[in-house]
Amino acid sequence: MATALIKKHKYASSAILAGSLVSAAAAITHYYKNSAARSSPPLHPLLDSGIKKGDPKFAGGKLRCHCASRTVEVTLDGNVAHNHACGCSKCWKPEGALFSVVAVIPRDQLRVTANGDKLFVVDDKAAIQRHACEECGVHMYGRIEAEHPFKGLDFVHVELSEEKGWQEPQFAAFVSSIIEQGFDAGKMGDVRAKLKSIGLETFDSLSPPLMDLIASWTAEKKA
Ligand SMILES: N[C@@H](CCC(=O)N[C@@H](CS)C(=O)NCC(=O)O)C(=O)O
Ligand SMILES: [Zn+2]
Ligand SMILES: [Zn+2]
Repeated sequence: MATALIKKHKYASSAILAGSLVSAAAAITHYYKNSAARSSPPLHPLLDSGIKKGDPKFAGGKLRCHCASRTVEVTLDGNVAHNHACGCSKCWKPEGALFSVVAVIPRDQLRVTANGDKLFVVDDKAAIQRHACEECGVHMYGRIEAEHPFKGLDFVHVELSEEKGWQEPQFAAFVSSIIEQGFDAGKMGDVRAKLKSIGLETFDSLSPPLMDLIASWTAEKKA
């Protein structure tokens, strides 16, 4: 069923299943071709020229996919939380970026407000069901349906919004995962140094408070 669904989509080849792998590969090629970029790896457009602080009073806005017509629109009725850079292979990244920038919002504050028929689930086996546009490949939101410490929170990319004021990225997660996508392990020093220079602590999992939250949930479940 899932495979049949995927086949009918223009963008859904094996490339979309590994959509972020494709953009990571583009980022890596750029990194090696451009000698000036060698000590300044292309992290993400929201990170590369320094982080702009969000507005704590910001009340939300709209996310739009990259399609020029029949654009998928998602409305968020509040600001996001735990915004962070993620180097994992599953989170959507814009072309040329090594990292995704991803945040959470309670699922009752997220509504698909236009062209939701273009959305499909990228990997129905993953904990986070990422709903992507079949035409442009952009991930509009990720939702957890299974029992999970983060169930009830949806995952979103605020760069898809024109509004300003979204919470700024707080830390960098799954940094070493970019190596799994082909990035040279020997250049990780440059990546970690650049993340630190813009004020992001780097982790190879989630941040300690989020890891503690996951572990507490697991301990409670065991008990
Ligand atoms: N090293 C792995 C890490 C994947 C991973 O565990 N990603 C985290 C951060 S987004 C996660 O919670 N994944 C759950 C999911 O993708 O459903 C990769 O890069 O693919
Ligand atoms: Zn689209
Ligand atoms: Zn991720």
